Amino acid sequence: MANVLRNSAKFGFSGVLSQLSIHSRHGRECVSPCFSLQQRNNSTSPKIKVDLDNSTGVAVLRMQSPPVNSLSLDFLTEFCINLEKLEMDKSCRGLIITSVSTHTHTHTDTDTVTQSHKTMIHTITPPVCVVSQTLSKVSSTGLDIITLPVCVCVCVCLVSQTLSKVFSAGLDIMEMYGKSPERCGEFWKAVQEMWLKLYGSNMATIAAINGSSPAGGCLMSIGCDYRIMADNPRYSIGLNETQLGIVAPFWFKDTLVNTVGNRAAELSLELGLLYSAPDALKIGLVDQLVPEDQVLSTAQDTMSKWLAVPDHARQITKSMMRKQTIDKLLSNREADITNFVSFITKDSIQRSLRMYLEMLKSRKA
Ligand SMILES: CCCCCCCCC/C=C/C(=O)SCCNC(=O)CCNC(=O)[C@H](O)C(C)(C)COP(=O)(O)OP(=O)(O)OC[C@H]1O[C@@H](n2cnc3c(N)ncnc32)[C@H](O)[C@@H]1OP(=O)(O)O
Repeated sequence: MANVLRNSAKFGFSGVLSQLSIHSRHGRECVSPCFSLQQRNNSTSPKIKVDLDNSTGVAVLRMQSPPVNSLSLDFLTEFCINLEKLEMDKSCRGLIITSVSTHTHTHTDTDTVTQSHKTMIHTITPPVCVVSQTLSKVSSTGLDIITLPVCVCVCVCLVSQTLSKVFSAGLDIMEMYGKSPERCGEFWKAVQEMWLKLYGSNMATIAAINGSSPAGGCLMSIGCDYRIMADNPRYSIGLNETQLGIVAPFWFKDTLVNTVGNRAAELSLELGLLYSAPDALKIGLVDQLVPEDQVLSTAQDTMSKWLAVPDHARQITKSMMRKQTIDKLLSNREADITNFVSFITKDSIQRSLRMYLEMLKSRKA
């Protein structure tokens, strides 16, 4: 039965995997040679960094996509790929999701990949401004690839950019504004996939919420098993879609109802409420508040309690609690995409999004 949840969540993931030349045999997904080469403790991709501690079986996934970790199609694709890799890795039992914790983030890492991954590597987000001694030239994208005789490339990724104090600003509004119906459909499928994989994960999952977490950021948080939030008056969390003139779809709503109950979800969704950390704790939207510098360590301590429960018992119980909600989307997936596309491409909705974007910019000025 533990496999039921895992299998449901994997449904439809072939679209994401196929972008990485994953071959399918007898309907089962297989990992490409390039992919298995990366199956090691730490991997760095442009917008997400994953560290798996083999001694604890706990992976920390850090979102590092400036300025606000918004969930673009690229981000969601990377997120799903990372989740899939961890899910397939038997040594990984727990996952902590957080945002890089400093205002200015500078990161250096090296990674080995096969040549066929060159295109993926080229998508690493600029700007990059650090010169590595091992590379004679750093391109304008900040990335250089040296082809070694054995057809293995060395990739150096250096990121130095400001990331706001956000966990995630939710779905990338630019993905929903002025885009073709086809592109909107592709985007929405990736949003669905992110939620299916996370909500249905066999791993114990904890959101270490070290910044604001509106809308899709909140969805990601409530997709986890447990939420720890920084007790900082500047941070808020909630499904604020109605404030943008848009509507949280049924599976956002279902996840919220499963977390805080029907009445709190009703108020929360209709008013598009963003809760302060203490208010979020009060309604059960988050489980625990801690000082900001203790969010990750508390998540790690808490994870050890979750992992003290035998995996199979925890996974079957999780499946029992969540399967119905997951199946509801799985059996309405295409209709949900059609619904989203026709809703989001309406002139009136596009106008609402434009006004909201202008508001965000004017607030800054
Ligand atoms: C029937 C059913 C059918 C289906 C119906 C459809 C269902 C859709 C469901 C939608 C779900 C969502 O997640 S919708 C997304 C909702 N998200 C939000 O409302 C968050 C909006 N953002 C914020 O509140 C703030 O940016 C916050 C995250 C707190 C950080 O504040 P800061 O002051 O630190 O940073 P800012 O200066 O505001 O932002 C920095 C830059 O990032 C941009 N930015 C901020 N949030 C962004 C975002 N989500 N997408 C893109 N860009 C964003 C800003 O415009 C700025 O751009 P520059 O000025 O160029 O630098």
